[in-house]
Amino acid sequence: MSSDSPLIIALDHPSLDAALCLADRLDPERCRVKVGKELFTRSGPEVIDALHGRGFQIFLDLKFHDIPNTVAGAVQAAAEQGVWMVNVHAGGGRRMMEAARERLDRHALATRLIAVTVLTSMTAEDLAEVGVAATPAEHVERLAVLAHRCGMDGVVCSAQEAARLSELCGEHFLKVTPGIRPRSAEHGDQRRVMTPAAALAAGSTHLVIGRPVTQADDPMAALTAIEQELARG
Ligand SMILES: O=C(O)c1cc(=O)[nH]c(=O)n1[C@@H]1O[C@H](COP(=O)(O)O)[C@@H](O)[C@H]1O
Repeated sequence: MSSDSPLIIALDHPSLDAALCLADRLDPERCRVKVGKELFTRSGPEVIDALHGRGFQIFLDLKFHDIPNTVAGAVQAAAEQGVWMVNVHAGGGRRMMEAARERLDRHALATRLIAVTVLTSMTAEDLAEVGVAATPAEHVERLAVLAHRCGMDGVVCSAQEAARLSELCGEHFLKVTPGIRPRSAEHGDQRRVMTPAAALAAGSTHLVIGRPVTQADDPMAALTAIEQELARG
């Protein structure tokens, strides 16, 4: 099954059962799902099979960041499980991203390969503390242009940077944007945030949404409200 929806729901749950409980309330024609570090570390590849069995396309968000050979092998392992999308950290550099791209191409694996630029939880102060003098917007641009040149299918960035990246890397270069917050939702640890409709208008191709849906009293109602906001533009 495949979905044309731009919505990717982050199943940041502490157990396989809890994740599947939510997945069973979602419609695979209305969203994709994201499996991240906590859920995958607890459940292993079993969660991938269980979600595929329910018809979901999966973004496996393990943010690989290691030497080129290690990342290429990890990306291949993810793709061979049939996931729709996988990510690496752009900060791993040119040779790492090129090795990952080459490995997927060599094995004719069609999984989308994207690179994380600057985490949406980070501000200019956070970057300065780790030795990056650029603003988040400047650093995202630098990493996205490098990722584009290395053959990535797109990047993870905040929606605040999406419009500029469309100019630099083209509309078809995927802009997968977490830090999505409906107007009344709490920001939590996210810093570079945008509402769903504003993010789509800015050029995000996919919206990653976790807590505003998964922690809602009625997750389906929260998802439907977001769909309605997007439909209104
Ligand atoms: O790669 C990601 O998915 C990611 C990158 C990033 O810069 N920021 C970010 O929040 N994420 C993920 O997106 C999801 C956002 O969840 P909420 O903040 O609950 O909506 C989490 O699963 C994060 O791990």
